Amino acid sequence: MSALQATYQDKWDELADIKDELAARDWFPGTSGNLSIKVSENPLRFLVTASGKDKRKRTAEDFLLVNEHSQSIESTSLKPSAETVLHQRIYENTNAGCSLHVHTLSNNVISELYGDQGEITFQDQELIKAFNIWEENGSITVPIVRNYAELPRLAEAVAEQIRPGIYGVLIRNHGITAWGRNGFEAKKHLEAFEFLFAYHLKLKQFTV
Ligand SMILES: CSC[C@@H](O)[C@@H](O)C(=O)COP(=O)(O)O
Ligand SMILES: [Zn+2]
Repeated sequence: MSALQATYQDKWDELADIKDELAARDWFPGTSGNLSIKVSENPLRFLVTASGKDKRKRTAEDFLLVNEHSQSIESTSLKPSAETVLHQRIYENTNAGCSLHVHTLSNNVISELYGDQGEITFQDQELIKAFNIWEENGSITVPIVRNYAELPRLAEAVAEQIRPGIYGVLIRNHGITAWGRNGFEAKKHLEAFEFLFAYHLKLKQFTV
């Protein structure tokens, strides 16, 4: 292990554990999804998943360290996730310490059903307390952006939606990127969003 690697081993292990838990939920179909965790703030350094891997597998080549331009800063043949720039923009625009991107059936269907509206809001749901919302009439909104093929443009579209009270952005027919101050909170937010999406779709089956 290099001296540099020793400085981020704890973060590596934390992200690897989160990856295993999301994999157990089957949230990485077809090698989709990417995860990152912040290692330092100034200058920005974060670990991000290597591109194109089967994220269900736990290996020594799962993550690499990138800089504030989403470029690898270690000598490696691994490529950072194609969507690293989205993680970069989230770290630039929020107090996030961890950012998680997954493609699920529920988040894709919700993004298509409400894509023209540009957002979906949930209210009267106990689980919005996962976002630290405790008022009786509190609500949580998830913006929905177009799935721009050009990744810097997509990252810009996501960044444009970031404001206080936003903890995740849906990309239409693609997936969700959710974040939190640390790995625990990012996973809590992602799980809560996915529960709300699945609940909404289930309820729709029983109502006209
Ligand atoms: C294999 S489809 C998914 C990709 O196009 C992409 O959206 C994705 O989430 C994973 O890309 P990756 O480069 O492995 O991080
Ligand atoms: Zn994706």
